[in-house]
Parts: sequence; C-alpha cells; structure tokens
Amino acid sequence: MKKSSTFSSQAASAAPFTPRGGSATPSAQQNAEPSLFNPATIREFTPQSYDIGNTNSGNGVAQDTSLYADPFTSMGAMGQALPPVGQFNPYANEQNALAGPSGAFYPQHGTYAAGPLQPPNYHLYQPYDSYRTDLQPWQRSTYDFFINDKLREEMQKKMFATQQTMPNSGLPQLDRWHSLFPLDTSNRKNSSSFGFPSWVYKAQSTRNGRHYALRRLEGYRLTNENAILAVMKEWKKIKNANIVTVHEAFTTRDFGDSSLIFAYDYHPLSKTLQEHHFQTAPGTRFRGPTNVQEPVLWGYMCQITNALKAIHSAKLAARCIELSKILVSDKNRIRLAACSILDVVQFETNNTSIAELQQQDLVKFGKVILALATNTPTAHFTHINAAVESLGTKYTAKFKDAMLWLINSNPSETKTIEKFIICISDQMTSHFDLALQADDEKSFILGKELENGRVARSLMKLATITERGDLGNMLNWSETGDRYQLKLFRDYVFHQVEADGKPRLSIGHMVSCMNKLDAGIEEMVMLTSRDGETVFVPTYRELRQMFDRAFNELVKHSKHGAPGQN
Ligand SMILES: Nc1ncnc2c1ncn2[C@@H]1O[C@H](COP(=O)(O)OP(=O)(O)OP(=O)(O)O)[C@@H](O)[C@H]1O
Repeated sequence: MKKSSTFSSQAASAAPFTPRGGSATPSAQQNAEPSLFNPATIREFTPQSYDIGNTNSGNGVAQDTSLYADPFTSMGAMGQALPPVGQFNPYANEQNALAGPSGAFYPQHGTYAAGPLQPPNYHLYQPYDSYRTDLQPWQRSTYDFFINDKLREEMQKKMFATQQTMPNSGLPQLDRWHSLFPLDTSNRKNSSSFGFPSWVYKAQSTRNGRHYALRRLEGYRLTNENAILAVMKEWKKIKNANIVTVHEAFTTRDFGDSSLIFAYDYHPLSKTLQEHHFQTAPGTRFRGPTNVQEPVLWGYMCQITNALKAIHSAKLAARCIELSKILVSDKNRIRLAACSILDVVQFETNNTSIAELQQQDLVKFGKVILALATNTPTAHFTHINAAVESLGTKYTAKFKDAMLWLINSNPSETKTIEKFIICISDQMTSHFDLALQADDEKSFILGKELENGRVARSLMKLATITERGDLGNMLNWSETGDRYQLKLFRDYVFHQVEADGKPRLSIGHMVSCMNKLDAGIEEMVMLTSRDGETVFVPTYRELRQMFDRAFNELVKHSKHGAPGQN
C-alpha cells in the first residue's frame, strides 16, 4: 500500500506530490514507496558523515598522536622506566640540537594569520610529531594528561582573536564600549540586508569586561524610541544555541553620523556561510569543493530548524536569513547572526503580519540551503524546480523534496516549522545524537582538565611558600618550621636525581605526588635535606596540614600586612 505524505508537495509540476523513496537514483525514486515527508519512513543514516565538531574517535577518547621522546615521558604511570627515545624534544629551545631536559618548556610554534597583528608568544605546548611509540597498557604519555593539541590550538586561537586590539584603528570609544576592532573582511558595503550599510566590530563592555560583536547600521535615524524598547524586550527572551544572542540596541553619534548599534554575543573566528563556502582562501587559486556535501547541509538544516522553532514559538520571525548573516564556527556549527535588526529598522513601516513573515522565513531558509547545494552565492533563483532538478543525483530525493517544501508555497496549506520538524525527525534525532556524542567527548576532556586544575592550584600555592625568604617580621620564614619540610617536599617532587646524578624528570611522579598532597593521604614520604644530615618522614596528611597553615599565614599577611606594621 502506498503511504500518504504528511505534507503535500509543492513541486511545480501540476501533478500531485509523488512520494519519493529517498534513493539518489531516479529509477529508484520512481518506484519507491515511502514519502519524503512521511515521518514513518526510516532512512539510513551515517553519523560519521556529519561534522558538528565531533572529533570523537568512536571510542569516546580523543585521539592524540604524540611523540614521547621528552624526558617527562620516560616513566609509565606506574613508575616503570621506559626505554629512552631521543629523537625529538618538544620542550627544547632549539629543535635541531636534540636538546636535553634543560630545554625550555615552550617550543617555537608556527605562526598563523589571525589578523593584522603578530601572534603573541602564547606558549603553545605543541608536539610536532606523527607517530606514537608503543606503550604498555599501564603506561601513560605526557599528552594523556592534557587536552588534545587540536582543540587546545583552536581554543588558543580563539582567545587570541578575542584579545586582539588595533590601537590606531581610528574607531571611536563609545559610551559603554571600548577597544573596538573591525571584523568586516571587506570595506565594500551593500545595504541590501537592512537598507543601511552595516559594519561589525568586536568591542569590550566597560560594565562587565566581556567581548561583544557590535553591528552598526550607518546613517540610521531613530524616529520612534519605542522601537528599540519593544523589539528588544521580546528578542532578549530568546536563548537558543543556533541564534547569536542579542543583548541591547542603542543609537550613537560617536561615529560622526547617526548610527544604530546592536550588541550581540561575540563568537571568535566565526565566518559567515558566504565567506565559508564562497570565498577563496587568501593565497589559494581555487575555491574548495563546489557543492556542499549533503550531510553538512542536513546539519545546517537541523540547526536552522532549531533556531526557527525558538523564534516562531516566541511569535517572532527571523526575517534576515541570508548566507552573509549566518555565522559558522568550529565544525559546521551555525547561528543566525542578525535577528531583531529588521524588527527595529522597519518598526513603523512593516505592514506584514507575523504569520506571513514566518512563512517567508521558511522560504528564505530553503533558498539558503539550495544556494549552498547549487553553488549559487546570491541565493536568487528564477526557477526553483529547475534549480532543484539541476542537483541531479548528487543529492537524495528526500533532500530535494525538503527544499521544494520549504520554498514553494501551497495555497491550501500553511507551512509551519513544527511540520517541517516532523518531516525531518530522523535527521534531527541523528543530529541530536551527534551533539550528545560531542558533549560526551568534551566532558571527557574536562575531566582531565579538572585534574590539571587541581595540580595547578596546589603548585601555585606551593610556589608562593617555598623560597619566599622573610615574611613580615619573621626572618627566613620559608626556611624554618613547616615551611622547611615543604621545601624538602618540593625537592622530593621536582628535584630528584638518579643514582648517577642525572635529573629525574618523571611527570608521573610529579602528578602523583601533587595529587597525594592535595588528597592528604596517610602514605609516608621520606624527605632528606640536601646535605643528607636531616631526614623527615611525614605523611601526606601532615604535609597537607603544614601546607595549609603556611598558605593561610600568607593569606593573613596579604590582607593585613605584617603584624606590627599596620
Ligand atoms: N556575533 C559575531 N561574532 C563574531 N563575528 C561576527 C559576528 N557577527 C558577524 N561577525 C563577523 O563579521 C564579519 C562581517 O559580517 P557581515 O554580516 O557584515 O558580513 P558581510 O559579508 O560583510 O555582509 P554585508 O556585505 O551584508 O555587510 C563576518 O566575517 C562575520 O563572520
């Protein structure tokens, strides 16, 4: 029996909607039973073909290929010595010199162009290797303790982009915003999106120190004060992972004209879909693959659907759904970037009902996806059906029918985003699963960083105590009493030597000692003075108490100064 479609097709052919089977081949399409938009249709799905930032290797563990020739890796987690591997030392100052353990922690790192400024010396902890020495299951490598390199580098680039400033940019300081930094990649501006040329700047708020993206509409004159208040009141309620959150709007004359400014969340290093898919990267002659892969487009569709669901449910319309107003960051993570602007700008002139604007949203949504599929940057199509047909067998029938449903109108049916969600529910659940997998992976990474954070805090405290010298009226404070034992503990953890006098640089030993100190366990530890004359055998619990006492003393002095001095 032929299953009926949930939605009638709006394909331009006069014939009623012919359900397609989802096969990419035309012959299969003709014979296929289930409808494109019949939610009961179960489709095959290949999760790995989506890419929404999921770098999971499949076993939940981030893949990390590192070379372990540095001295820190010469011990297994259980303390077993590994055979020395001496080809490359990522900690060395000079990589040519096969530097030994005394090499600096911060290797030279490659540069990347993130703007007009020089990249900072941000101490990438970066191995440059391609193979992994065989380790026993109980052995750990240095990089097992840290966030994987790719993610770390991505995050550091984002932090750098966030911190970038341009001292002589000529941009004004606004009332509550400073350090404006232009984000536009071209100085050619068109007014097609909003009716006014628009510029985007990164700026820091003087109120909370956070970074925002300010979009400025040049030459806009506000005629109705209510416009901003009424529109912002509604839009500020929208919190959605696929919408750039808008925080406020205001007018200013600081640019020498009358400008309207919208403050959005800042998403460092994001590009617009237009830039991402239609612009040639600097220095390359050819643009990348022309047609965007279908799994990527389904990923975009699920995300835009999610955004529109939130917007339409709040009785609003996105209105500005264009390739140049959708941000893409990380791996195919997208966000609608210019919501609320047209509501303010056309506050008095817009006569279209919200219901109609929502219908238009669906059409624009379809056109944006079709533009990516057909490699048409303008997203202007004279013949939608012809454009969809031109996709041939590169895209599945289900995908093409989704385009047609979104773009074509049917007088007998009011389209809603909810109906669309039902139609693409299989894609939505697959996408949801990938998002959860990505989330699991991030939790795994966070778990490692939790341990590192714990070690870092203890280390910083220990460093504030040892070698301090005098404290207030107490001469040689750090060399006496509890502090002396802490200093010997520091030696025990970091300054151990092998029997032949060579430094012992086992990161396993360091991490395990610092964690034992943090936990204050009952295990004893033998601390010997440098001259070998004095031996202490405290437990980690006792050491922890000494450590807390010493640090609390420092805290007390930091607040009140040395006793007798205030
Ligand atoms: N919220 C944001 N966070 C970070 N970057 C943003 C944000 N909004 C926009 N951008 C960046 O600012 C740049 C300019 O954005 P804009 O929307 O003006 O694109 P455009 O291609 O210049 O479009 P138009 O020609 O219509 O002005 C883009 O590179 C975009 O990635």
